[in-house]
Amino acid sequence: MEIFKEFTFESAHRLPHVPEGHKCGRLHGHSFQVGVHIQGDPDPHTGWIRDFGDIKAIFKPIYETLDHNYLNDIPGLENPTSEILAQWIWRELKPLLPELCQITIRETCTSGCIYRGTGTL
Ligand SMILES: Nc1nc2c(c(=O)[nH]1)N=C([C@H](O)[C@H](O)COP(=O)(O)OP(=O)(O)OP(=O)(O)O)CN2
Ligand SMILES: [Zn+2]
Repeated sequence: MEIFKEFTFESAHRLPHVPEGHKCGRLHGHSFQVGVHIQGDPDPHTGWIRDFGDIKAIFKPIYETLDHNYLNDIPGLENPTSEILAQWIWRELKPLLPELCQITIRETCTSGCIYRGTGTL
């Protein structure tokens, strides 16, 4: 079984490697939405895989690093595409939350990324 907790943070970014004139090369911002998914079996007594509150507490330092910040200034996010952001969050979170099985990023209402821990940065 899988459960998830969703977070929204506001950040600015620009994509430094887009072609000349591409709109995403300019400084702009998003209300990024992140989904943190974990997998496991519900505990027979509590009935849950893990308290949603635990996920929130574990994600908090990462949230605070990202929220109301310029993503390009964060080490590892110099080129903050959705794909790189998803992998960065995975790398930060997986050691703290071993049951992590998926990160979803929504950059806009129509664009996003799903990462399940394969591939490399
Ligand atoms: N594969 C990726 N493509 C793009 C990324 C990305 O991270 N990965 N990022 C951007 C920009 O950051 C942009 O802000 C979002 O792109 P886009 O979906 O084109 O935004 P729009 O608001 O124009 O969406 P529409 O629904 O088409 O109006 C670009 N590409
Ligand atoms: Zn953008």
